[in-house]
Amino acid sequence: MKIAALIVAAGRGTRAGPGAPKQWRPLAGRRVVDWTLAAFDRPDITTRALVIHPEDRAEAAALDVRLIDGGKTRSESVRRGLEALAGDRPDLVLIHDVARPCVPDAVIDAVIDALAHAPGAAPALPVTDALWTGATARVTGTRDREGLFRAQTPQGFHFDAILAAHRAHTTEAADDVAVARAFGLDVAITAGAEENLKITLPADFARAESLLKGAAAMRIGTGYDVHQFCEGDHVMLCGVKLPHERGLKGHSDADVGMHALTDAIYGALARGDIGQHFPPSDPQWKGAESHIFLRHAVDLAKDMGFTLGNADITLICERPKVGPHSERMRQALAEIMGVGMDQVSVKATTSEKLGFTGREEGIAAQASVLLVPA
Ligand SMILES: Nc1ccn([C@@H]2O[C@H](COP(=O)(O)OP(=O)(O)OP(=O)(O)O)[C@@H](O)[C@H]2O)c(=O)n1
Ligand SMILES: C[C@](O)(CO)[C@H](O)COP(=O)(O)O
Repeated sequence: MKIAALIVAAGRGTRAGPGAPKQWRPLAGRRVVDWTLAAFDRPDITTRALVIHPEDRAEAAALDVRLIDGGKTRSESVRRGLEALAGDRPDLVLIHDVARPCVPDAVIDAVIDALAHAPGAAPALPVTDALWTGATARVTGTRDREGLFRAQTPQGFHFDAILAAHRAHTTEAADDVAVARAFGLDVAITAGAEENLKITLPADFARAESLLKGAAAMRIGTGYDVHQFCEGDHVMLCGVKLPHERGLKGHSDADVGMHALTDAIYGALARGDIGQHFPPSDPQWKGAESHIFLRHAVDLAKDMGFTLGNADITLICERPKVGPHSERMRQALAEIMGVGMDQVSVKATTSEKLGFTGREEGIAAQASVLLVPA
């Protein structure tokens, strides 16, 4: 099965305000066009073709895709793109606006799947707001929203059918679904997505940027720590003091769970580990309470523009039993980090009496965290 992605990018983006046409403008560290082409860089898509304005050849020169000159209208650009693809005729073609750089994989998947049962398929969202007519900033009437959809792209078609439809269509059309329907083709509606917005007005750049950065800017980290048992009458675990017949040995209060969590945050930030920030050789940290370390990691995350998404800590020991205290531990950690308890999980496991934790020589802890843009 040969599937071509035909990205139309020959528009001038007049509504997007002054500057270069919107497809060549920067967005979250790349250009709009680069994000859009990347969305169609998938193993099931065999050809990616970009329809450009003849004046934009320099901007497009370094792109590793087929380039085709567009026309004066969107329809003309699409038709030129289809004619260019006809030489190496694909089975299906997905026609997409370059101005929709945040298109999710699931939207593309749904269109391809629907083409198994219909000659055309396109994503859309049902209209959920009330609809009015208006003139000179006054409401002049209302319209029934029932059965109305907001059209998106990619609009997918059996290649021969849409090529014939475009060849037969001589006037401008809102989109390829209009061209297909005018030719008598049946078009299935598939699930669209709010994030599949079209950059049209200047403010749309910021919306697209935050969507793209949101996904790209999440960071995960893992932490692992071990402390050996020693003489003592309690242990500190995740900020909670538990009476026990032994203590945990360490330069600080040896809160192994909090150390693993702190290291997971440093790890997510790629900012070393707890030993680098609080060297055991430094006497000022002798006996220190571990919330100082955790708070430092959380503040560093904040300085770097991140906040905790969630954290998951596992304590590995035969004893003391952690289960009855895990809620207090979640609460203590959430308070130190300034987040909700539902963002923090503390659980425990034994090692079935195997290894050093099984022999009760010490306690191990591991933690995973997700940091998200603040
Ligand atoms: N002659 C044209 C006109 C539009 N398009 C493409 O069709 C899509 C339609 O989106 P739209 O927001 O209308 O783009 P522009 O025409 O660039 O924007 P504007 O109407 O604001 O000038 C865009 O990917 C645009 O590049 C095209 O390939 N050829
Ligand atoms: C094809 C389209 O993206 C469907 O929503 C849209 O019709 C093209 O852009 P325009 O703003 O209508 O010109």
